[in-house]
Amino acid sequence: MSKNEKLLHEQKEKVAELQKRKIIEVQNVSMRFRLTDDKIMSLKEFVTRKLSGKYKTSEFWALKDVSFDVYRGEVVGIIGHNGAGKSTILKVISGILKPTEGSVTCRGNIVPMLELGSGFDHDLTGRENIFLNGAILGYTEDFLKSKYDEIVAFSELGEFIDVPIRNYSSGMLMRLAFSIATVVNPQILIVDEILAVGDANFQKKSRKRMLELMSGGTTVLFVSHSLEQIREMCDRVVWLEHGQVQTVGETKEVCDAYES
Ligand SMILES: Nc1ncnc2c1ncn2[C@@H]1O[C@H](COP(=O)(O)OP(=O)(O)OP(=O)(O)O)[C@@H](O)[C@H]1O
Repeated sequence: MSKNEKLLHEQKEKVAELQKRKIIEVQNVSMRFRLTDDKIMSLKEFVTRKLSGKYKTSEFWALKDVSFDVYRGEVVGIIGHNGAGKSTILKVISGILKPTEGSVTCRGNIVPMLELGSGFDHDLTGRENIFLNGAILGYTEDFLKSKYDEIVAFSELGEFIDVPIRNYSSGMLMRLAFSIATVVNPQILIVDEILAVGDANFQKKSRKRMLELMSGGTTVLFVSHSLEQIREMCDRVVWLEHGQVQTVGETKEVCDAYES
């Protein structure tokens, strides 16, 4: 084999290796939202306006042609200014939003921690919600029973666990939701500003739990406004601006460019 052939062979092996490690593939994703100019008061008014051509919508592209890959075991941060499309791309990857164009391929089970507690029923107690929310996340009843004490201990809710959650503060709700969501080591964890949950003590604890998940091989994709956090925790960074990818690269390189 000549030197060139050897190099080519090595390159091909590297590409094949990377392909094998690819766990999330975001391909040319665009997301369009339709915005209405008027506040519609009733269905009758809506139908009347629609028929008379007075019902106007404008469109807004929150994401435009976004592509990037995430590899198994990586921690990837998403940064960008307000309205850049960070939360929208996480929702598209989690399957909460269907992209207008493009596709997302995920090779692993995803636990999205986006709208924490969205599966809660406020008339039920914390205990009942552990089983309800856990089932929504795909955990079996037996599994939840075996993890129940751990979830309650981590949430620090104590005897409040048997009180209907409508009496909880938002911090208490978040603590419960975070404890349920992180009770297993998911293959892919998708997190939107989670580390801002609860008081300083709980933030420290949740950061530790996240670090444990990361070191346990979980692939993590997370949005944060704190560059300090991104620098500390991420292997690579995707920088979004006005719905488009500005840069994807090594954490230091991208964060330095963003800050300058
Ligand atoms: N359901 C929706 N309908 C209409 N517009 C939306 C919707 N969701 C998001 N947008 C718009 O899409 C753009 C991107 O929103 P997104 O929440 O993804 O930004 P972000 O980068 O997470 O911002 P922030 O840092 O402020 O949280 C914003 O201009 C937002 O107003």
